[in-house]
Amino acid sequence: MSTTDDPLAWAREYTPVLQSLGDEHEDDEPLAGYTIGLATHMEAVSGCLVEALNRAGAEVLFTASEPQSTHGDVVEYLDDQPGITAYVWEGMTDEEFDAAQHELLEREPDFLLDDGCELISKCVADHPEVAETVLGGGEQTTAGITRAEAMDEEGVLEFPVYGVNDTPMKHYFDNVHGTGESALVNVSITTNTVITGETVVVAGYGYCGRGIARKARGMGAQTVVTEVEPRKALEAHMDGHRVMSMDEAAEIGDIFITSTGTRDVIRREHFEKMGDGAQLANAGHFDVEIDLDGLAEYAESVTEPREGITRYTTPDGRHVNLLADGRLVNLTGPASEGHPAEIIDTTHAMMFVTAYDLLTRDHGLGPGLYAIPDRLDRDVAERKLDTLDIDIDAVTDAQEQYADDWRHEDSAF
Ligand SMILES: NC(=O)c1ccc[n+]([C@@H]2O[C@H](COP(=O)([O-])OP(=O)(O)OC[C@H]3O[C@@H](n4cnc5c(N)ncnc54)[C@H](O)[C@@H]3O)[C@@H](O)[C@H]2O)c1
Repeated sequence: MSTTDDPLAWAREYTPVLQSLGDEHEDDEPLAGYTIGLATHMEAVSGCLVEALNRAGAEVLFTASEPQSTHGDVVEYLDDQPGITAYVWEGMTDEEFDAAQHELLEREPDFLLDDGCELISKCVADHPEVAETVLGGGEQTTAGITRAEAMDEEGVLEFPVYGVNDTPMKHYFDNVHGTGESALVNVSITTNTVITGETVVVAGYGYCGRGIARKARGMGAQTVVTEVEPRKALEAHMDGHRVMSMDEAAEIGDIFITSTGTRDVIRREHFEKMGDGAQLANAGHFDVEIDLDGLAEYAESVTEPREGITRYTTPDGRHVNLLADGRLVNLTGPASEGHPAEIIDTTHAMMFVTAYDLLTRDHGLGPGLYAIPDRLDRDVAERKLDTLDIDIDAVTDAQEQYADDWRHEDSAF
């Protein structure tokens, strides 16, 4: 089959960890008999996760976690495979996106692999009879973990959910490097303008913001960070970024990128202070970080000077350029494909091992949000190192003894 007939061909080459899991489990099919409902950004690398779960025997029902990030060729290809059904298509509206997720849940999946807690929250809120039979779930993003935590605190989660986002193998790589690189690359491609020499304002210095700010500086930008958490603000300062309020940053920024997980981080009082040509982009999960209604109300006119850019002309004649409608810029811009394949490889490998562990091992876990056992995270890290042909040292017996010997009797002191 040529690459053009198979939209997953290139991604398969760059997802060695997922491929190793598929290879290892395709003969014994440990997930046979289970139906897995998956919500994620549907592009070629996510297609490799669908394929790996299916190779391990699962029936896979997949949908989107954001209506605008779907690649139609990938969906059509997967939907044609036995044991795989798509509940998503390219160009779906927000209403169709919601309806498709409900339709998937009506198929009564045994397990939910989620992004943004879309399926888990809808299942619990609107399909209580299905929630009673779901055996478990996994959540891959920060925003979804926040929702799952709120559900757990309210006592409404009906099944155990692993917090995939909170593992080192997810957030140290996906959030920091994946979002960092792909957000900046997509700002640059969408606008066809430089990052170097520009003042890039990053709102939020969590895992994603840290990656964006670090990489923007690497590309030659002046970097400014805004925060609400004093320790994160101090960390950004010590990492060499300028830290200030959004009020101050609005006056000096050229490119603004939000990655906070909350709403209205950039709002009217900030639009009023921005220079002509300011570029606004969001890398956080939901399209609420830039106050879009406030921007539309403030503007005198709105045009589309280039695909993926909405230009708001202010009453005093300045242009404020919004990228990708304020949705995830690395996933919904005109040329976006999300994170680089090698990065999503390990994130999706964590999703695979989540389903594998909760479905094939009896942990006796009740409903709730759980940390993923460290051995699973370590296993994915070891697989990744293997694929990179990197050897590391092993702890020696003497070192193990030394760590256990709290009296340090062998100490020279
Ligand atoms: N674009 C992507 O592909 C991608 C990938 C992973 C995560 N995400 C999303 O990015 C967002 C951030 O994820 P993260 O892992 O960095 O989370 P995080 O919790 O590590 O960081 C968020 C940071 O934002 C700060 N913050 C909160 N409100 C703020 C405000 N009003 N102004 C400035 N800073 C504020 C918090 O103090 C925190 O330090 C989430 O919505 C997450 O789901 C996107």
